[in-house]
Amino acid sequence: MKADAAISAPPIFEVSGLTKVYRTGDVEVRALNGVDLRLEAGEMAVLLGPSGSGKSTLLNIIGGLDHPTSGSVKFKGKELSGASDRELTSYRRDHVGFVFQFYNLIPSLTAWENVALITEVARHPMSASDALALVGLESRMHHFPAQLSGGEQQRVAIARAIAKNPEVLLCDEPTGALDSATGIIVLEALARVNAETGATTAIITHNAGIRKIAHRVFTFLDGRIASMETNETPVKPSEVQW
Ligand SMILES: Nc1ncnc2c1ncn2[C@@H]1O[C@H](COP(=O)(O)OP(=O)(O)OP(=O)(O)O)[C@@H](O)[C@H]1O
Repeated sequence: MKADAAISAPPIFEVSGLTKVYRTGDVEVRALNGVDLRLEAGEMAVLLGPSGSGKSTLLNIIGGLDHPTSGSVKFKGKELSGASDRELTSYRRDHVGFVFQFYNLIPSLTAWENVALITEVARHPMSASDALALVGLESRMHHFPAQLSGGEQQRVAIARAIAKNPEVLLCDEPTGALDSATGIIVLEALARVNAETGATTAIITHNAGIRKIAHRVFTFLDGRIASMETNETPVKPSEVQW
């Protein structure tokens, strides 16, 4: 080995041969059927594919919300697939931020309080104010969810997800409940978070137009990744149309 050989860091996620079979009574659904995937530190990935093709199942497994049936998931070189529920809970708490289609904010708490709930239990949080500023909501911090638009509520949910400084931000249809103009503002918030915090970001979407904002796009079909494309120069969300 050469003395100056670079020691490359492991990818954030290395997934190989991943399967997930759901059994309900006699019915078996093969949601993932041999997925291989690497996600590198700091990248933004978009996951596309028809309904039922396995996108959410994969996100839930790499986010530690579910166990695979077989195969391997490594987070920064450490195997997750055999982890106990307790280990997965601390993995999620320390490393993963989630954003879902519905915001799930606590209605009786302000935007700032919704985010501060998380910063109080996180190991290395940013302040709730900094997290809200990162998504452009510094002037809305003391509003309650009912006083905020859908897009603003989703940005609070993003601030809540990133306030613990996660290495990974997993977003399942974050613009699914929003009109396109509001969706673009939410994507701008995600792109800014990705650029400024370096959190590896994966976004599931049904809007193929969104693919252009990603560094890489993975297209799912029947529980597998059917294709992967790379964008040398991802575009700004404001230039996307859907
Ligand atoms: N808890 C579950 N129990 C049984 N089957 C499930 C469960 N969760 C998902 N499935 C099935 O697994 C398959 C993959 O579902 P998944 O939600 O991962 O797809 P998806 O690509 O995210 O779809 P969508 O775009 O509609 O959200 C589907 O056939 C679905 O019905």
